[in-house]
Amino acid sequence: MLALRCTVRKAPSLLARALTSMTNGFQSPPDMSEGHLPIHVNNVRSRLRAIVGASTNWSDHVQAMHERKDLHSLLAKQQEDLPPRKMNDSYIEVILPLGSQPELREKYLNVHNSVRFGRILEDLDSLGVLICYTHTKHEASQRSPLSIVTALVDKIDLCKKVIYPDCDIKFTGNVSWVGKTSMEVKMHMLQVGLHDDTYSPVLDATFVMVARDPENKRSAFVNPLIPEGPEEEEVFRKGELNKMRRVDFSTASLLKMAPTAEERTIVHNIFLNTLDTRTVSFRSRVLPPNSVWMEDAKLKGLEICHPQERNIFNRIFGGFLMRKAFELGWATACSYGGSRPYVVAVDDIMFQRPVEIGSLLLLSAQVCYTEKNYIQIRVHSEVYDSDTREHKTTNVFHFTFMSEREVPQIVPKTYGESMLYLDGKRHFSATTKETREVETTTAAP
Ligand SMILES: CCCCCCCCCC(=O)SCCNC(=O)CCNC(=O)[C@H](O)C(C)(C)COP(=O)(O)OP(=O)(O)OC[C@H]1O[C@@H](n2cnc3c(N)ncnc32)[C@H](O)[C@@H]1OP(=O)(O)O
Repeated sequence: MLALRCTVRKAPSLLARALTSMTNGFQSPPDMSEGHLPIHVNNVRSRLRAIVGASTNWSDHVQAMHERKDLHSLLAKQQEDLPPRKMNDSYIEVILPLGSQPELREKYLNVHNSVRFGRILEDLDSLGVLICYTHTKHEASQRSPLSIVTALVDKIDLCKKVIYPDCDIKFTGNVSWVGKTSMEVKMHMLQVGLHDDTYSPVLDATFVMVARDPENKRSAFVNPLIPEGPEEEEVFRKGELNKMRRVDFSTASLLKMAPTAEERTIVHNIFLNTLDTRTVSFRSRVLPPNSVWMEDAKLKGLEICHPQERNIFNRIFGGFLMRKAFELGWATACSYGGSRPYVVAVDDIMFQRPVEIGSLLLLSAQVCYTEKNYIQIRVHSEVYDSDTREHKTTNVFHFTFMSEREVPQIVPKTYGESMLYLDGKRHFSATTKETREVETTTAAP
């Protein structure tokens, strides 16, 4: 259970608060007099269910979705019809009291006596959605006409050496940028130390959520966001830049465009480095010392998508997909590097299409780039329709791990693998330098 503190008060500055938490630890206790209402994580999910009118029993889900059709009339015809919101309006604090409520620990504990990062991904996803519902709160109705789904995990940067399984954790977050139907959410995770009560930062996360109509069929307008003061204007401007950066990154995708001249040289040098000098042949390839062919560095998994893992819209919960992909990615990094890997960054997890209940979900994790003791992993997930025998991609996940020791170099053999390598290199370079300088974290699955 997480305990959640939800605030509607006017905080002096969200950025200042975030900065304080990132530099000095989150020191100010929640101000109960100004509207902080602590609740538990079970209540986060039950609150989400209440907001959309989701069924608690699978047998009622058709009826529950049917009832949501009536909410169509509450949708705004244009964004301008919705009242603007401030960043403070969606600010939420969540406490995961691992220290004070030992009964919570088992769910979060891994074999290395630290916190399962996959569980944190689930909590961030639920929190991100609740933040967006708080931003778009419909004053006239308890039920929201919006179906808010996770479109993208833009970035998660870890900056903490240790995530303790027995110390309280706090999540904070708010909507940081708004488009017409999409919202960027920034969240922070902090943890108290073993020997003091101050919170210090663990990670920063940026998600993009998209609002859809009550039946989750079409996009729907969300309340505009008005930044207050220069700090919030800067946060908002960064949100705008993030959107442009994502468009640029997608335009330059190796699935659409040829690699740059520099990248072509990298690929050709790898090719030359694998030629058999004894035979004058393009075909004879020899693995260089301390290297692994890319085709030998993958793991696959299968999930049957049971109703238990459904979200409030009766599709598979995005956090569950992330946890499963992360754990397969971690296992791949573990078997590749031969020692315990630590996650240092997650970026660009795109939720391309929803996963239906009952789907067969095929996960495929691949080491696609290595550098010193870093391992870049790509996890591809697709649903398989046994009737039509069709495969459809649902998600692509990118995880950066750091191993305890230097790892062998990954070597692509085919052109397709070379593109995977370059894509992995691009994602690796996109993770911040500061993140990569972090010596170690204990965020394991
Ligand atoms: C009960 C316990 C559980 C409680 C947990 C509750 C949490 C629930 C959260 C979830 O679990 S959601 C499940 C995981 N996510 C999904 O299944 C989403 C799957 N993907 C989709 O359904 C569509 O791809 C998506 C709705 C995200 C986008 O559809 P479209 O590409 O048709 O969208 P469209 O072109 O209409 O664009 C709509 C907006 O989305 C934006 N957008 C679309 N794809 C994006 C992307 N990849 N990154 C950033 N923004 C994106 C786009 O820019 C635009 O923003 P603006 O209107 O503000 O300009």
